Amino acid sequence: MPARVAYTPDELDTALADARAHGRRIAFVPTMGAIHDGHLGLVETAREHGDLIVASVFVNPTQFGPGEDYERYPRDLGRDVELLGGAGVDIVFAPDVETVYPPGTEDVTVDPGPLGQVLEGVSRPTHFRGVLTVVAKLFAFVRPGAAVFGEKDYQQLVLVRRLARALHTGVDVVGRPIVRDGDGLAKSSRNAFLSDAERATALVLSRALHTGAAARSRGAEAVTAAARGVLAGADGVHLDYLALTDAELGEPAGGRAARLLVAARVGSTRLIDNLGFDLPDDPGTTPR
Ligand SMILES: Nc1ncnc2c1ncn2[C@@H]1O[C@H](COP(=O)(O)OP(=O)(O)OP(=O)(O)O)[C@@H](O)[C@H]1O
Ligand SMILES: CC(C)(CO)[C@@H](O)C(=O)[O-]
Ligand code: BAL
Repeated sequence: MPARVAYTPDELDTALADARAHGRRIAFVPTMGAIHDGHLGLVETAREHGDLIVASVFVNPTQFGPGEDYERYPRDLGRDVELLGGAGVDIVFAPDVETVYPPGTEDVTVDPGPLGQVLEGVSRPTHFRGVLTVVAKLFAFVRPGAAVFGEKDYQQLVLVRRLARALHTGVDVVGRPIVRDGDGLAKSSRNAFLSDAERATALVLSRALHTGAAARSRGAEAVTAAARGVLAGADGVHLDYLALTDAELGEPAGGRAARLLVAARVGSTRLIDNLGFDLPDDPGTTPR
């Protein structure tokens, strides 16, 4: 069934009136469009968490820093609506910038706190302020029971969970594991910017994560050393960061869930990836 498109909050309220009146649970999938199988994975997960699925398509200007790719970010709403509808989305919400950011309110934002300044936040210092601000606004427009975010943007997922708790949104934030191509590359809208040669080079990211995870029985330091070893041998990859954390992005510890996160530039395209695994209980290991 084709998805219904709502361009304004009023159109969205009209489209949702019946569902809200009957207490149907709305599952929400926020996106920036350029829909690919990673997003469709979020829709699949959303089906398990609601009776009606709303997806948003909004390229949020405030999460892009100066010189980033806001202008060249791929946009094709017709194609997005078709793909999302085909996957089971009932309503696509596609507001314009002035609706989301009413003139004169631009300085009202959500501060992500110190966790917004590490990892991605080092090279994108204003990114998570923009993300949390727009997610708070989208939650207010849609008023979902659940919202699904990809683990590919792992730091974003952790921060959105905190946002939902801190602002008492009542939204269950659900994480969806990373959808990958057969050769391991995490699906991403930005993969479209890679040449064939760069795409082949980019496979080193997931290879490094798996090599790191395979060293986990030797402790946290061995994990990062093994992953770094793989990345160090790769031509054309400019590493931004490689970090091992616990599931909440704090210090990793033996006997607990860990996340190995990587960001790197391949050519002019910045890619991120991560992998979760348990660190065995090993009190002798120094984290990172
Ligand atoms: N491969 C993937 N697996 C799981 N979730 C994904 C994947 N790719 C994107 N997502 C999720 O889709 C949602 C929308 O992401 P977005 O529209 O920014 O797409 P994107 O492909 O991550 O774009 P980009 O890589 O250019 O940032 C986010 O919650 C993101 O984590
Ligand atoms: C959550 C989000 C839709 C906010 O613009 C964006 O950061 C994304 O697509 O991951
Ligand atoms: N998926 C996160 C969007 C961004 O990189 O701006």
